[in-house]
Amino acid sequence: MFTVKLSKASVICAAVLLLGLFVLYQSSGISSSNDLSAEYHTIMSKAVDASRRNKVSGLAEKCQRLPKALIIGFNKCGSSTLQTFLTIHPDVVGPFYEVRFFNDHYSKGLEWYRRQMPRSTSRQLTIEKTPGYIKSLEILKRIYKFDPNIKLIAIIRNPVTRLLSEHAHALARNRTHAKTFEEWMCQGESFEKKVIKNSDYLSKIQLVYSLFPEDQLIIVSEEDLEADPASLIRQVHSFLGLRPAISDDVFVFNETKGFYCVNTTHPFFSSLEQFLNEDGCMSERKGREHAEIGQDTLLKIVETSRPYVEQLFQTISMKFKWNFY
Ligand SMILES: Nc1ncnc2c1ncn2[C@@H]1O[C@H](COP(=O)(O)OS(=O)(=O)O)[C@@H](OP(=O)(O)O)[C@H]1O
Repeated sequence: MFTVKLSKASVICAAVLLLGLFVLYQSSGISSSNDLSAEYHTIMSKAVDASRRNKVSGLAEKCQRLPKALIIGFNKCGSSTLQTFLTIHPDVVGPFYEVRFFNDHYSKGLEWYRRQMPRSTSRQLTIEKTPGYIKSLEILKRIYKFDPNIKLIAIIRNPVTRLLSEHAHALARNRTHAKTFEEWMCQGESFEKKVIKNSDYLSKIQLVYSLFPEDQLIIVSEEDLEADPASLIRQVHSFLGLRPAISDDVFVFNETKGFYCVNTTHPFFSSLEQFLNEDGCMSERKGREHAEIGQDTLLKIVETSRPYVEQLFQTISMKFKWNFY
């Protein structure tokens, strides 16, 4: 009895199904099962073609990806300009602000970090910059845990100009009431301490070397970025394993600003337009006027910082074009 009941149910189901197929057949205008299968094959082959095309050109769907390179230091050394100029390359993207994940927002988790990143294709590289990352071993250990193969970039600067830049920054932010640079140098901490804090790049670089292989860190200078951005950016792109893409005409020297800016007539400019001023230059907060500095103060800074600078050049086997050293 049971089998009879079941077969009745099957017959009803089959009839409903057939009716449905008939309605579909009528409304679709498909005249035969051969046509149906032909259409199916056309759709499928289009999808396969599209996916092949995406693979070949790297244009897979854009999504937010975690960084594969970090600018980890140093403050007031041109890190913002470096980050901005690096992203001129069509294969590089990055947020234009300091995300501060590994120092300030670590507890928010990796998913939060990923969501701070711009969308990119699978062939693009995401770079994030937070100059405070190099400041402690604890922060660097978090980076190592995140990705022991991550590429690291540090930009350093002549300690004298770095101090002048710090001072200009403090004035602009109303963080000091000191009347002169000399007065500011003795504010909050001793003159010596301030000089050492701004010239001892080596102790921080050694923190990096204690975790990562030396060839995973590139050290460049603000002076080279300022004097010839195209060459420096090409050097960093090559370190990152990117194809050469930056010709000299991407940058033009802006007499009013006194710095190289992005050439607004260059096709690459459009991708950066919203992050630069109309003239292709960095914001007014970058490239501030520096205070006059007395001869005695200058000598004192240079003498206090010299051992740190010499030790640095010796250890990294590089010498940057720094006045007074
Ligand atoms: N092309 C170009 N345009 C503008 N500014 C340039 C450029 N190249 C290097 N610089 C120097 O960058 C200095 C600011 O450094 P940072 O961006 O690292 O500062 S910050 O720590 O993020 O506040 C900033 O320091 P100040 O001159 O003291 O403002 C600039 O000298």
